[in-house]
Amino acid sequence: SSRSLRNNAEKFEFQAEVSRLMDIIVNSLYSNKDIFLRELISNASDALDKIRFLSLTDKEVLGEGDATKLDMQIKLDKEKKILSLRDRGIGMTKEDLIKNLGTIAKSGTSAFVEKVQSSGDLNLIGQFGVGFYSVYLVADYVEVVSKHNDDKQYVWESKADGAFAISEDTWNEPLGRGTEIRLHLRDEAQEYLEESKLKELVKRYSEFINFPIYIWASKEVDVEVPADEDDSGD
Ligand SMILES: CCNC(=O)[C@H]1O[C@@H](n2cnc3c(N)nc(I)nc32)[C@H](O)[C@@H]1O
Repeated sequence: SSRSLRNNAEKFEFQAEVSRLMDIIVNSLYSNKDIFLRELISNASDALDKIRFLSLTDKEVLGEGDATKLDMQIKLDKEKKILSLRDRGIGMTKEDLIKNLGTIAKSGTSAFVEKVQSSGDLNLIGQFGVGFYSVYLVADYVEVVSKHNDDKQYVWESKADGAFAISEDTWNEPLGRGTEIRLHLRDEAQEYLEESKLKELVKRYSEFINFPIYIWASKEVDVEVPADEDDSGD
């Protein structure tokens, strides 16, 4: 998308290793782009596991009302061409967003990057803890909105061009707790706004997931206009 990062946001450079991996992903000819959803569902499931584990010893962490429902929601916004996956997991603080989405901790990752450089096979990306970046197979601009019990709600954003930005979130609806990944889909990835495609992918990738996954589709934009009745009738 042509948009630039929010101008009053705090800007950061990706760790060099991360930038390199993102360049490989953005330019990769890897054809199985569906894997981005598997990686997002997996990360959301881990986040839900974390808050559920904490709630076993302290019910308070679950909050009340909707925040107590440990689930995932996929929203298909055909108008804005945004696919979003929201979880009510433990959520990320501002520092979590900077560290977790801007750097790679695992050492094995450079080995993975070497391998992908030659093989082009991204399928194992999740096993190196960097599955999140596969979102750039289908999106050119990604926002991660997150709310952790210990912090305010923040937005992380990036176009995979070496930089990312963090802003305090004063415009999105409050999440209560958890994370929403908002994918601004590339023109060639519009199939991921179709319910039938998403239902098929969720079925394929949720086999071992212990949380419900709901799919919401926004109203159709191009409302079918009934063809003019021919005026042969009287
Ligand atoms: C980009 C590589 N880093 C990650 O994917 C990390 O970001 C964090 N992450 C990604 N999606 C997340 C998510 N939905 N919830 C939470 I809490 N943390 C998430 C986790 O720490 C992952 O290990």
